[in-house]
Parts: sequence; structure tokens; C-alpha cells
Amino acid sequence: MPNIPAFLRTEALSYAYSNSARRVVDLWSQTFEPGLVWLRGPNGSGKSTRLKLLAGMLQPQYGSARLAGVDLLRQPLQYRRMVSFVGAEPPPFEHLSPAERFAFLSGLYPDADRASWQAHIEGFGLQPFLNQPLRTLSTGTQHKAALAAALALHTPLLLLDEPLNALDAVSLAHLRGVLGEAANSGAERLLLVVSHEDLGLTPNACIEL
Ligand SMILES: Nc1ncnc2c1ncn2[C@@H]1O[C@H](COP(=O)(O)OP(=O)(O)OP(=O)(O)O)[C@@H](O)[C@H]1O
Repeated sequence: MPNIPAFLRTEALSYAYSNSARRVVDLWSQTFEPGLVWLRGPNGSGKSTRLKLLAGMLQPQYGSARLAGVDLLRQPLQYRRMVSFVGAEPPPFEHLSPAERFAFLSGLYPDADRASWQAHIEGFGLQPFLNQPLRTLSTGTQHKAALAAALALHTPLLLLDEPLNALDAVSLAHLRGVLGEAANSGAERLLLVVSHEDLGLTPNACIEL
């Protein structure tokens, strides 16, 4: 049988923050296939750190990752064009409005789709905020703007850290619809979600730390 490589594979990925010798992520080897994957674990088990490593935001001290044949460390620019991330922190470029930020990101990500962004803007009820600087918006609204943009970039890997947090009912329903579609579409795209809250749908895989 031919050896088909995993869509995403981490190999012995390891990371310690500079203020501590303890490895928060220690020799993490994991394979992922496209679809919706739920990453779970107790507080402090390194879920957010893992997402930041996979996003290329933190540099591992050891180990590697490979996404659709592209190596995180050897081909960093190509790799980062294939990944989008939404975390708890305010999105970068918070002096831009949601519309300006998406226009800027669209120039960096080859599969960014404006029609899809507009659908997410409607789904999250963001129309009134399109032209206001992100930093003037509420935390929840900033989060929704970050989600709308990241979803519309259509990167092969989308990393979402606690995406259900602080969402109103309408936005929650929209996001659950998007996650459900990711689980069922069969597309060559991986949505890796860290969430303490129940996703409210069945993912393709669940990883427990
Ligand atoms: N910027 C940082 N500097 C130093 N230590 C950090 C930093 N960020 C996280 N840590 C530490 O790394 C460990 C793992 O944190 P991380 O946020 O990755 O875990 P988590 O599983 O996502 O936690 P939670 O479920 O509470 O969100 C914790 O002990 C945390 O204190």
C-alpha cells in the first residue's frame, strides 16, 4: 500500500516559554485529516500554545509540522499563507476597520473570497460596524470581525481558539452552521477548534490532551 501523508502532521513539536524551563508542549506528534477537529484538554494543558505553534506565531524549540506537503520551518512564508488563526487577543491591525482589514488580508491570502466574507458579515450581524476601526468596537464585535475575515480567507488550515466565547445567539447559530459545513463538506480544509464549550455538533475527530 502506498504511504499517503497526513494532511497535517506534527512531529515531536516542543515548546517552552522563555520564563520557564517546563515544556508546555512536549514532543507532540499528531496527525490530522481535513474536516472539523475538536482539540480538548484541561486548563493549562497547552491547547492555545499548540494552535499558536501551528499558526507559525511561536517558534518551536524542537520538532516540526507539515501541512499539505509544506514544512512549517523550512518553508515558513508558504506555510503561513496556508493558515489563519483567531485567538482570544484582539486581531492584528486593530487600527483598520473590518472592511479595510479584510481588503488588506485579501492581498496576502490567495484564496480569499469577498462574497464569502460578505456572507459572514451578514451572518454575524456586522454590517453596522464595517467602517469603524476595530479598536473602537466591543470585544465580542472584534472577535466576530476576526472570525468573518479568517473564515473567508479559505486557507487550508483554520485555527480557532475558543470561537464560541461571548457570541450572541444569532452569531452562535451562524458559526455552528459554518462548523457543521466544514465537518460535512469533504473539502481539503482543516478546521482545528479549541473549545471548552460543547460545539453542539459532531466533529470528524476529537483529540483529548
Ligand atoms: N505568554 C506566555 N508566557 C509564559 N507562559 C505562558 C504564556 N502563555 C501561556 N503560558 C503558560 O503555558 C501553559 C499552557 O497555556 P495555554 O494557554 O497554552 O493552555 P490552555 O490549555 O490553552 O489553557 P486554557 O484552557 O486555560 O485556555 C500555562 O501554564 C500557561 O501559564
